[in-house]
Amino acid sequence: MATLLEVSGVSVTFDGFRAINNLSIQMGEPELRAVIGPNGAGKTTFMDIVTGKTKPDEGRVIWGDDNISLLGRNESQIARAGIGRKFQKPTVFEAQTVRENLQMAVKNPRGPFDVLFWRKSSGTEARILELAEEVGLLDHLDRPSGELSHGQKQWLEIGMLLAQDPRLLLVDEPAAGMTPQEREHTTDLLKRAAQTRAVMVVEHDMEFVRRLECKVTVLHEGSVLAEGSLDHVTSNPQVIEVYLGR
Ligand SMILES: Nc1ncnc2c1ncn2[C@@H]1O[C@H](COP(=O)(O)OP(=O)(O)OP(=O)(O)O)[C@@H](O)[C@H]1O
Repeated sequence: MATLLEVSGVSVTFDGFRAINNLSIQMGEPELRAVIGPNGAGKTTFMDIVTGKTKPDEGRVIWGDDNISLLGRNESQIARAGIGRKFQKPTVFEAQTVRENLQMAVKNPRGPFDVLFWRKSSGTEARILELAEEVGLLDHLDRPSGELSHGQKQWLEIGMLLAQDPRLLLVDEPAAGMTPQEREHTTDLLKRAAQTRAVMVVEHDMEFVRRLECKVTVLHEGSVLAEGSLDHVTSNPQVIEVYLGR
């Protein structure tokens, strides 16, 4: 497994408060990783750093085969480099059908410049069907997205991100608000997506994390507190004290 993302020695201070403190995390490709930790541990800020929304005060963020630094790049350049982000709330176009939403995502790969060079091709419909199948919405292609359940909207948005073929997909609390069946489908979907790319999932639901069957990174006060299998990190006394025991 080659290293795709290397965050090392990164710190961020907001108004004198050190939200990220000498944080180092590596992601391989392909890899599925869960990130857990108490409220305020720095999970969102970490994703903000990787996607270019927040610039760290110090440290390095190195990406891809050519070891480029992401620090000098803006959010859209980073998205074009192959980093997709799924926020907690689904943001699909509710008045458009599932097919139309996927169509827009397929036609709009990664950034504004790619659109200029996009050509309509018979490959588009095939790709839409492939994506709909991948996220389990093949039977819902012609429904307005606003009619979908919360879980289905989340899957549609994941499908729209997959349409852009990211090398790293960051997913923020996918299980929130989902039924048990939707959660199960979501774990399958993320595990499948992570067979060919890096997928990092921030999640509080430990049962969901267990089903992901992947390496887990525990953040606390802006640093890595523990890392390894879920059984390994959940038996760590410090993890129990700051997170699980609450
Ligand atoms: N823009 C900001 N200005 C000031 N403080 C901030 C800012 N963004 C985050 N923080 C602080 O940095 C710390 C880390 O926040 P962050 O949102 O990254 O944690 P988190 O692990 O994602 O928490 P949660 O699980 O609640 O989403 C918190 O104490 C938060 O209040």
